Amino acid sequence: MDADDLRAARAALRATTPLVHCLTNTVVQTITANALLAAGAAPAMVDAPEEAADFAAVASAVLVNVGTVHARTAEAMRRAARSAVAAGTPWVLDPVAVGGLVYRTELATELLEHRPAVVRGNASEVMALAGAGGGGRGVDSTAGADAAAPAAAELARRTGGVVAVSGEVDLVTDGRRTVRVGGGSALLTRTTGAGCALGALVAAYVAATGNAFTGAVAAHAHVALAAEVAADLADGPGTFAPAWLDALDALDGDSLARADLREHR
Ligand SMILES: Nc1ncnc2c1ncn2[C@@H]1O[C@H](COP(=O)(O)OP(=O)(O)O)[C@@H](O)[C@H]1O
Ligand SMILES: Cc1ncsc1CCOP(=O)(O)O
Repeated sequence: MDADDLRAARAALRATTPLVHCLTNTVVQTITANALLAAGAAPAMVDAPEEAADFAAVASAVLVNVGTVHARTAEAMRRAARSAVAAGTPWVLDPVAVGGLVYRTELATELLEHRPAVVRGNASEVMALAGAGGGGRGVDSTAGADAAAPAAAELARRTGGVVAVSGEVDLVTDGRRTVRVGGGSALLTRTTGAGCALGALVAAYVAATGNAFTGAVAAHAHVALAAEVAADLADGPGTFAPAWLDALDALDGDSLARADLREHR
């Protein structure tokens, strides 16, 4: 994974405008749709059980985020994941607050059977989903990404996919190799939906590149670099969010190629 892969990923996203089917939480619908549009993808929020399977079959990628899940959306998520797998559509699982709440923990564990291309969460969520403890505080992590490195690698080997852990330094692993993505801004953690929008961008990049590992790394790099630009312009969280959307839009392949990546095999 190098600068040329990042350049190619940015070009692929712009060239293909992947349609991302989002089943996500009620807090982050707008920032998720706006982040996808800013980056050059196309969002569609379709979470009725009656429609989820049909749409997952025609989308470029599917995002399942359990942040405000309830019985009806849980059924839509099951149908979307099943349909995505049948259609060969990559899908991403964001296990928001898994570990702290039994219902969503059981649902996310069940959804793993459909082998998501990428699981994307914070350290507490990934550790909990892997069965290695965790114990986040609500939707936030109580640990850095490196604390989840063994759990993430084990989970990736179990699903046959990629696991991405966010934090001050992000970590992306397929169970054999690991890339760490540095940079970014702590203002991302004071903007609701930054992590959830990151999950949607992972879905977009996986569809655009056709590669779960490359796509996950590119999405994390894009979010981090855009956050650095936005943090330089912002006065605080309120002005950071729109500046971050502007920077997601403006960031080109050469800028993405300057991401702080460290690879370990
Ligand atoms: N201390 C930090 N410094 C810089 N970036 C951070 C920091 N903590 C998290 N991030 C970034 O914020 C985004 C959301 O991560 P995080 O807050 O861990 O996700 P979640 O919202 O799922 O808990 C990621 O892009 C991550 O790299
Ligand atoms: C606040 C909140 N509550 C349930 S979902 C959600 C959004 C969490 O979004 P993020 O973790 O991306 O900030």
